[in-house]
Amino acid sequence: MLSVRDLDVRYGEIRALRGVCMEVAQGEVVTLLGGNGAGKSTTLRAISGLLAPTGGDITFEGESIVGRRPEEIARMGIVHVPEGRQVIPGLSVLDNLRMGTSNGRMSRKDVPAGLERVFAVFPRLYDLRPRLGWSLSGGEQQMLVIGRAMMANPRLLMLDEPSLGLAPIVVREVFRIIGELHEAGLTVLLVEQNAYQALTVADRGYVVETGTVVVSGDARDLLDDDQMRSAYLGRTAAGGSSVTAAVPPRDVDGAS
Ligand SMILES: Nc1ncnc2c1ncn2[C@@H]1O[C@H](COP(=O)(O)OP(=O)(O)OP(=O)(O)O)[C@@H](O)[C@H]1O
Repeated sequence: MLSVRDLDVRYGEIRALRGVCMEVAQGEVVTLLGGNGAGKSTTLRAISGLLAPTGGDITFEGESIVGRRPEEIARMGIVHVPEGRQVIPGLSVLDNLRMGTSNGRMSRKDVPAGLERVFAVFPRLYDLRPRLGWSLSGGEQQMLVIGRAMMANPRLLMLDEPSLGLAPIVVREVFRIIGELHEAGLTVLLVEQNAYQALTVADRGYVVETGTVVVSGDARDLLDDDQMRSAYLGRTAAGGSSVTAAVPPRDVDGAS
């Protein structure tokens, strides 16, 4: 469904991505792991058209999407939930959800079916629907932004660190929901620092370091791999852990 080939992205002189290659097949949950500053969010931003690559290609369902505007890419069915739970604070939960159909892919008439789909996965949002966005807890806000993305009926859902800053019990709930979306057949590209839990729900994983994919494989194999365990899963894998590999300094032009 999605193919990323030799992707290069720069922020001025900083080479944020160099030669990233990855694939996502229909119905898969694929996780992109890596430490701070590795290039995970940059990869998602390039896929959704927010950043123009300086090299390589990105194809979605066989068509190159490089150079297309973000609105056009969203209309094709790639829905990006950025890091940071961007709930619209002054709107109710219901109105936040309705906004999910305003990306040109769906229209007002699709709202009832969208709400039904969202409330089936997030019954809690049904109870919260008159509440204002700002009054929700962090976990509820995360459910709301995923729910809003679901309103657009995505073909590919890209989630950027949905577990960030949440209490462990809520983190488990977020991963349970991702597992449910997977079972329902949704294709998900999941950026996470919570490597253990991400690999538990994913089919496959890629580890990025300083803008390059350094490890990739089936999620089960990555969970069982000794090198992966010591470098990325930490000693507390059974209790859930973060990507812990040391990230060397990033190359800047002239310094590499
Ligand atoms: N707007 C920007 N301007 C300049 N450099 C940037 C910008 N955004 C990111 N970078 C740099 O690009 C590199 C990759 O950043 P990116 O945000 O993709 O990492 P990440 O893997 O998502 O990290 P994190 O988990 O901390 O969010 C980093 O070196 C970062 O400092």
